[in-house]
Parts: sequence; C-alpha cells; structure tokens
Amino acid sequence: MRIDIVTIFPEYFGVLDVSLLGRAREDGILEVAVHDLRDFTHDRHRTVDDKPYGGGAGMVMKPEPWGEALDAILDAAAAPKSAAPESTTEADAPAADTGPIVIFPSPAGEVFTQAMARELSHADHIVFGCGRYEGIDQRVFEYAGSRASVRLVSLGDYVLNGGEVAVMAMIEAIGRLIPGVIGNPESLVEESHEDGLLEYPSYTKPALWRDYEVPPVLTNGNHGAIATWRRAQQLERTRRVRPDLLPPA
Ligand SMILES: Nc1ncccc1[N+](=O)[O-]
Repeated sequence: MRIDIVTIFPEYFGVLDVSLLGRAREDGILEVAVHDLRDFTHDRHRTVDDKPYGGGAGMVMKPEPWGEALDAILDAAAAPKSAAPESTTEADAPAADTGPIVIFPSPAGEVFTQAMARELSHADHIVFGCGRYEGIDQRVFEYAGSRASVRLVSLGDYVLNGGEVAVMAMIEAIGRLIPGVIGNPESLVEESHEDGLLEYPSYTKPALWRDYEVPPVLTNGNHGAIATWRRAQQLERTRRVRPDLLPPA
C-alpha cells in the first residue's frame, strides 16, 4: 500500500518511521510520503488560507494549493510504472488496482470504525488531506471527487485543531491490518471491535499480586470454561460500557 499525506505540519509524521509501521516501510509493505502543502504555493508568504466568503471567524484553506498538491500526487500515481515483467499467466497478473482513495479527516465526516479500517487496509493507494478545523474550500472535495474516490472521515464528535492527529490514528488502525505488518496475525483476531464486542479482561503472571488474584477459571486449564468465561466477560463489559454495540436482541 502507498500512503500520501498532505499537511502544513510535515514534521508531525516523523514518528511514522518508528514502531511497526517503520518496519513495514523498511520491508516494502507500506510506502508513506509526506507532502508540505506550502510547497504548492507561489507567493512569498506561502499562503494556504484566507478569510471565509460570507464572513465568520477563522480562516479557510485556499483551493489552489490543494488542487496542485492533489494533482501532483494523483498524476504521479497514474504515471506508467516501470514495465512489469511479462506475466506468463493470468494468475501472475497484479490484482486490479483499486484506484486512489482520498480521505479528509473532518468532524463532518462518517465515523471511522474498525470495519472501515479493515476495508481500507485492502486499498492500494490512500491520500490523506489534513485540513485545519475551520475547513478546506468545499471545491477541493468536488475537484478531488472528479479524480478519485473521496471520503470525509471523523474520529469522533470532538474538535481537533487539524487533521494530523486523526490521520496518525487512521494510519495506525489501517496499517496494522495489512498482512505482514503485525508479526502474529492471530493477535488481530481477539481484539475489541473485531467481533463487534469489547474485549475480555486480560491477566498475566503473577497469579496473586497485592491481594489481587487472577480469576481461577483462567489458571485451571479448562479451555472450554475459559472460552465461556471470556465470552461472558465480553458481553457484560459491552452491556455496561457500550450497549450501542450489542447485537439486536
Ligand atoms: N474531530 C476532528 N476535528 C478536526 C479535524 C478532524 C477531526 N476528525 O475527527 O477527523
């Protein structure tokens, strides 16, 4: 997967070089490029925003730099790759490219979920456009939609100052689902939200710690009883903390 990020704070994404995603980049599983939106301005002050038409507080991001940044990224992606070796059979042919998806983090977007992360983990190319909370000129979304699939995505109903933190979260949630990024794919299965419920509580040694003991069911080796206990814990925790996630009765 290739990820392009457009931002006025490129330094935000230096951290992507560490942890699992850093290894995935070294292994060639994930390719990440960060672009400074100001590199697509042409005035001395490298201006990226201006006052909103219709008045109101705050500033709106100008369409011109965004248009040039998106064109540069999408044109590069559309350019013919170095000639792939003649494939002998249909099976060798690379899977059809799903085409670029352009995602703008926005509190006005559809809510980001584990299901969306899993869906996006199969994409070939994702472009993240980090705007300021006051917003990006609406025509940018319309223009981007003429060249690619565009989605406004929200992490939640709260206000951040910009999209960078949201993009970091989405890249981590999506990236860890890409085959080969997480060492043991098994560890992806029993997680919160994977089966629609919150995960069960976890314990490790010692069996007794400061008068707190590990539930005996987990230490007696009866795998059937353990699975039953864990499922019951998931349901109880989901019912208590996130009843909205419970399957319809
Ligand atoms: N909540 C948000 N606030 C500002 C920008 C982006 C946001 N988000 O959730 O993606």
